[in-house]
Order: sequence, then structure tokens, then C-alpha cells
Amino acid sequence: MGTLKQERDSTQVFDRVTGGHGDDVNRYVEPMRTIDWVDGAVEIIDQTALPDETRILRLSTVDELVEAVRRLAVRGAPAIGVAGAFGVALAARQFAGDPDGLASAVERVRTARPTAVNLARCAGRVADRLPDGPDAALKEALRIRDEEIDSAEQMAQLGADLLVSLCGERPRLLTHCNTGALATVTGGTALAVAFELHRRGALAGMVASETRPLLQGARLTAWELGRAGIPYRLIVDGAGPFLMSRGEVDAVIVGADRICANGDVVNKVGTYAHALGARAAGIPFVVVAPESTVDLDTPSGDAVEIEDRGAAEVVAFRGVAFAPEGAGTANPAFDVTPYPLVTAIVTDRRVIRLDTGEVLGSGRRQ
Ligand SMILES: CSC[C@@H](O)[C@@H](O)C(=O)COP(=O)(O)O
Repeated sequence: MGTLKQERDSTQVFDRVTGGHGDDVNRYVEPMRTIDWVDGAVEIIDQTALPDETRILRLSTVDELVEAVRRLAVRGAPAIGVAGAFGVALAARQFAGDPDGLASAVERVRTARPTAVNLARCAGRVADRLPDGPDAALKEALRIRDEEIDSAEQMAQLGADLLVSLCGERPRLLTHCNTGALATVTGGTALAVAFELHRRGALAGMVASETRPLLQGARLTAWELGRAGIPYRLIVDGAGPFLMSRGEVDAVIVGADRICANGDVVNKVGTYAHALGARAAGIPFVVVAPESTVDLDTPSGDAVEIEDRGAAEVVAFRGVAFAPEGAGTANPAFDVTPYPLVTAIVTDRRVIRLDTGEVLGSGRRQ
């Protein structure tokens, strides 16, 4: 893998990209852009450095981009979809006049991570424009970026309306992993709904599940909620169902990496346990994801490749080991929540009430 070429002064670049942020976390701050095309390269906020440092990485080659996706410097289904789109646009420039090199670069981008449908789908959309040249490819990638920005706004509105209708005013919501601006281009999916409820004065507070092993909830969601001035409590993953059973949560709201034709939801590992907890407690379990995450070609969760990220993340964190040497491990990065546990799916275009028998696509359950 190539090394990341440019790591610039983070505060300065972050301010330019995001419109500025300060030390006072209890105030609204401008929405940030997690990923963008800037002067012929891809710029991302390095999510592995958060919350300690807001570092911007500039990715100028396909190898740099693929490495950033693999190590979760850019992560979250919509964000890696846009990374895939930009990756193919980069490939078009880097491998101009080298069709074999270009084909292999596109394949590396497309397959950098297997589970979120957005990556292969967005990379494929841009790849379809390659015969028209690098400018056409870039134009399509920028269109995908803009679509994701619009989608986040639509999901926020539809999701906020739904949550108020399901739970009444000022619900207490539990969320898992990170589904905020960091997981998209800006705005978010499930967390965008929380931001919108907060903006309306209609959110009591959030419970953020830490999300072992890489702590996207503890590091990223807590950081985003703090920046937005939303009151939250951070919990260990296993505490979620217990808090629900004690009546401390009104609904669970999560994103998705792939939503299958039958309504099965593939999302960060730990989601399924929260869905079971929600069902046992009799509270809604709501999934918020753009149409770019809906995969009607995949009949059910059984057919989805679940990324296994290996032992190192399970036995250690940031290089500090805590398990006995040689411990056996399993590290599925995602799980499948079966559709009967899902109350509703909110996309940028529609609300599908699975609890009342509505269906996503063909109308046929697998
Ligand atoms: C918009 S976010 C929905 C999902 O992408 C999110 O919950 C998630 O599972 C991300 O996983 P990650 O491994 O951090 O990329």
C-alpha cells in the first residue's frame, strides 16, 4: 500500500473544509464535510485520529484511497460509497492510456470492503462513465457526492417526523456505531434524524453505544453529539438492552450498510442485540439509510458477505493488547437484523413500515 502523501495542519484545513469549529462543544457548529474532491485529489477527515485530532488526509492515488477505506480512515456506508466514486475518478486520471492498470485499479476500489453495498455500487456507476473519459467519470462522482448530501437532508426530515409520530415529543433515542456526518458526506443517516429533532427542540437526549471493537460510538458519535450540543450518555454495548428494559430508551435508531430485498438490515455488529432488546422492551427499532444502501438484488441477509477484520482488533486496542496471547477470536464487523425485528426503514424518499406489513421492493418475502 502507498503511504498517505500529505498530512497538513489539521485545524487549518478542517476549518476550511467545515466552516470552522471551536472548543466550546455546547453550541451548534456548521455541518462538516467528511470527504470531498479538492484540486485533483480526495480529501478526508481521518476518522482513526478522532476525537483526539481532526486531521485531514489528502489522497492522490488509488492505493492511498484503498488503504484509507480499508483501515477505516473513511468509513460509514454512504461515505465509502463516495470514496469509491472518487477512487474510480482518481483511477481514470492515474491510469489514462493504461486500460489494464485502470481495470485493476477499479477492481481494487470496488472490493476494498465487501459488506456495504454503497462502495461497489458507486464505484460501478463511475466506472460505467470511464469510456467517456476522466472528466465524465469525475462529473459522475461529484453527482454521487451531491446526491448523498441531498439524501441526508431528506432522511433527517422524514426520520424526525416518524420518530415524533412513533414516540411523541422529546424521545430518548439509543444509537449504535456512527451514523453522523462522519459516515456520510455531511449530515448523516440515523444521527441526522437526531440532529433534526434537536434543531426542532424535540429530542430529550441520546444514548450512544460504544461499538466494540473500534469504538465508532465512543470516539465518533460522542464527538459529533457533543459538537451539536446534544445531551448524551455513552454506554458499553451490552448495556443497551438493559437500559431499554428499564424504560430509559424510547426508540432505537441505527443506520445500515446494506438493506436486503426482504428488509433484513446489515449493520455494525451489535445492532442485532439492540434490535432484540428493543423488541423485548416493546419499543420501536428504526433504520435510516439512503436508497443507495437498499439492495433489492440481494434477497436476504444470508446472502451478504460479512467482513471479518481479523484478530488484532479483538485482542488489542490502538496497539495495547488485553487478551492472553494466542486467544482464539472471531471479528465479524457487521451483523444481520432480521426484518421482523425492524419497525420501519426511512430512506431519502420513503418510510417503509415493516411493522404494518409494508415491503421494500418486489413485495415478496424471502
Ligand atoms: C451511515 S452509517 C450506517 C453504517 O454504515 C454504520 O452504522 C456502520 O456500520 C459503519 O461501519 P464501519 O465499519 O464503521 O464502516
